[in-house]
Amino acid sequence: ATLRTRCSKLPLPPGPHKLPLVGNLFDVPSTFQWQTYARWSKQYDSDIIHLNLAGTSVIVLSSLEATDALLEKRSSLYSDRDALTMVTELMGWYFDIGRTHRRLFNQSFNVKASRKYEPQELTGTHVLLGRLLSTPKGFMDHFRQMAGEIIMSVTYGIDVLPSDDPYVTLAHKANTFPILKHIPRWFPGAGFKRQAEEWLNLSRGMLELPFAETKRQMDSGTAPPSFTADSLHALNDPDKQPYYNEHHVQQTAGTMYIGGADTTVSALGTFVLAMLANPTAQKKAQAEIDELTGGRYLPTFEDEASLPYVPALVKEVMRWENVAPIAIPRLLATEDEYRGYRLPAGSLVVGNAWAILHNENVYPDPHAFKPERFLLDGKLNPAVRNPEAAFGFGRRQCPGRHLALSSIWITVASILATFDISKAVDEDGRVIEPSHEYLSGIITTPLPFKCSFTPRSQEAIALIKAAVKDDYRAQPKHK
Ligand code: HEM
Repeated sequence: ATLRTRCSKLPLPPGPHKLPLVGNLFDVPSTFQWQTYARWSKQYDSDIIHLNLAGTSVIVLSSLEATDALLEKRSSLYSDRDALTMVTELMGWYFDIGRTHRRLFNQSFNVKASRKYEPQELTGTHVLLGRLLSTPKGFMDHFRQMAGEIIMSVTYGIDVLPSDDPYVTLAHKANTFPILKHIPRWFPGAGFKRQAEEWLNLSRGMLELPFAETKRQMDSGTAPPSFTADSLHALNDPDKQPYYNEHHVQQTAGTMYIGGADTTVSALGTFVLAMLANPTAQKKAQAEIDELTGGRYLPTFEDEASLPYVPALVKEVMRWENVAPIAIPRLLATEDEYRGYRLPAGSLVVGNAWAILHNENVYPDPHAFKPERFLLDGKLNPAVRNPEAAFGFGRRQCPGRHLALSSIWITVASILATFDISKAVDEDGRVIEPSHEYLSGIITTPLPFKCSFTPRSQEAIALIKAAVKDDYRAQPKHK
């Protein structure tokens, strides 16, 4: 009580002038809010600002110092996502993952454990190269199909069909939550609720059907290794004392498609846009790969350490148009105090990852795509801050980030080894400039654009064809 009395007298963080009742509701645009937040942060010379959206208190943090202090160091106060009640109540399991799920996820997908899934990522990438060869125009669809295939294989050991797979279709439908596509104005209406019930049915299917299939395969002794099969096996191991149960496995598995599919697709779309925006970066990466492989084989995970430019390029992709500009907002359950400001109970707390990743003091010329910013004398420069904020903050930071980064790395290296990406040309030979427009939302994605994927040589074509054949024959996931 004393703390509360003391805190209550403190001022709120600075922010734009508030109107009666509606507060700043009309100041906040309905798209790309993070850019407006970043502007206010500069205007009020403060990395913590306060807004009032018709009675909902919103606190925006736009420096790592502030996100570390609150979302990391005081994470028990700031890890709640109940603010997204629509999600937790109506969709039940979606992102509503608790401590046990996170522990299970982290244990299965930390830096070391996620390496186990490299064969699936490699196969997925080679199949992607084959598709880019035959139907290059559908590159975004191919990215989506690949992301779905890798996740279903890693999570459930399920091989999906090359097209119109029922699981991928189901997941894709279930995945079009408006919460991911459009940031709601925090006041969802009745129509939204009806929609949510429909999604609930789809997401239930996504939660139950593939899980049942893995269990069926386990019963018949045909289940390949996967997150679900391995975690369930461990439950039956008398030497282990698991801290989780079958239900935790099912729910954790259920979050993976939602967490991993659209995010990976968005990052790969940004990679393609970056290659169009900075052809020199593309050439440099290709020269580095060619020097190592001599064009005789496709990149493998063992090559990562010998190719510093490609990881620098991937870091820059994650930073340049970061997939989740405000991560996922949290709810502050009890009143808190920071740097002499009062942070009211019930506030939505937003970590402005976009502002952090476009801070010109850390990343000069922040809107340009420059992999070199992460390099010094041809090596990764440890003094330049990693774009970790792309994966969120604190205890709720993305647990799939290692899997995501390695999968994006191998995809980028393999595409650059075999294809030239260039701007598309229309029938009259005129270059089509990509619009570089994004869909605004919790997850931002490039809007459809045209470009050309041209195989770099006959040898590259031969390598792709051989790899696709080998991978289908060897099926490393069934080892
Ligand atoms: C480019 C790829 C990816 C990006 C940019 C990304 C980004 C994020 C972000 C920003 C969050 C919210 C963190 C926060 O609130 O502070 C998140 C959460 C999450 N991500 Fe990812 N992610 C990616 C890939 C993946 C993959 C491949 C998986 C799973 C296989 C995954 C699973 C999850 C899960 C389960 C959560 C919720 C964690 C929790 O609520 O505690 N993500 N991700």
